[in-house]
Amino acid sequence: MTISKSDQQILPALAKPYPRIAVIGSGSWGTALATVAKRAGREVVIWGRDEKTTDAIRERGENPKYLPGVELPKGIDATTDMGAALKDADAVLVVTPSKTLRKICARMKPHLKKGVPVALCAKGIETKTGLLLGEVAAEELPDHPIGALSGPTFAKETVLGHPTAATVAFDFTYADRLSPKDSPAARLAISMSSEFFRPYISDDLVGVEIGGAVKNVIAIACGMMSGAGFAENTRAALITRGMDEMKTLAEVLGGRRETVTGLSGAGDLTLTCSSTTSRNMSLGTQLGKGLKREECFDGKPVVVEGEVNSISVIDLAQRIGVSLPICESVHAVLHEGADLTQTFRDLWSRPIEAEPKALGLAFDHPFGENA
Ligand SMILES: NC(=O)C1=CN([C@@H]2O[C@H](COP(=O)(O)OP(=O)(O)OC[C@H]3O[C@@H](n4cnc5c(N)ncnc54)[C@H](O)[C@@H]3O)[C@@H](O)[C@H]2O)C=CC1
Ligand SMILES: O=C(CO)COP(=O)(O)O
Repeated sequence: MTISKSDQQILPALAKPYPRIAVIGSGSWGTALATVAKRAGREVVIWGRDEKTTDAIRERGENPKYLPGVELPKGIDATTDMGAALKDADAVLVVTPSKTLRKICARMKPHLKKGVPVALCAKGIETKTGLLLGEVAAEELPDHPIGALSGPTFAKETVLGHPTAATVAFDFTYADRLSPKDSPAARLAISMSSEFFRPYISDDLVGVEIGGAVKNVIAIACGMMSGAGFAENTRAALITRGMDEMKTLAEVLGGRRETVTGLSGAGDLTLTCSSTTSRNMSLGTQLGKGLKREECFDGKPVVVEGEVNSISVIDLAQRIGVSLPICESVHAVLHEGADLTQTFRDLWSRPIEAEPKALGLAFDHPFGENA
């Protein structure tokens, strides 16, 4: 169906892109998102704490530390000066690891123009407080719309221009509902859109954030079982039941089922549980093969968000009284010294349940602890 000329005049005008995007964090994902924004036609500046890296990005269009051998678009500015990075920013992407968020927000605050939207691109939940990253940022930056950008997005593939999709979520204010095209979610989505990167707009920040945190833990579980010699049936079962755990947590916290089955949930779960390009899947695989934690990644420091996410996800689940058996199993192996093989054997012989839970059926497993 072609839209007639006259109809085109009544189509809502496109959301207005943010002219200048600041990216906080010059690691693999920060560099990838800066590339996405540059390719979409934005002015882009990256802040990083490592001068060698910011110099390389600005002067040579490369990030040899985090994305070696990958060419970046020319014209991405980069600095170690937070004030310079944020001075004229119209929108900010925060892409340092989840555990750094509170301090990074506090460091950003003095330099941010009031009302500038901040999208969190790390995946996790704050340990000790159990706050979602959006809640942490809202505490530290009360004068700014807070959102998230999350989905099935390996950094290197994104920079190489493989078509990639992700969700951009901000809570919608009443004004946003009256004029969605002026909402931060719509404006940031259009700001990042190109033939290579396809954002989807969401108003379900909770659902998006829970998806990003839980998928990391399930990916470690998938890696553990794959590393221990189990095959695709097992991985498919973990992905499916892991999505149920993601849905359980998201819905209790006010997130939506459609978000869990979208890019930031099922999409990212599928990607991260299917490839050792995922650091979470890779860690699980190495542990499943019998390596000690300190032997993994040849002892190099690597960001594996699922390790800390498994603590915060389980802590949160216990506070609100929900059971997440796969996440609990990962926590037991990573943080309680439990034997990997026995833990997953116990997982498999828990009481027989119904799918859907609503059937309310459960009875002892013939090989379970009560057998
Ligand atoms: N790498 C990927 O494919 C993707 C990563 N993410 C998420 O992005 C977040 C960042 O991870 P990556 O960029 O992958 O890690 P990375 O290890 O590639 O980069 C981390 C960056 O954060 C900086 N950093 C670490 N601690 C800091 C601190 N205390 N203060 C200031 N800067 C600090 C490092 O210097 C580095 O520039 C994680 O939450 C991850 O889950 C999300 C989607 C894709
Ligand atoms: O979140 C990611 C892809 O969407 C990156 O996964 P890892 O953190 O497991 O490497």
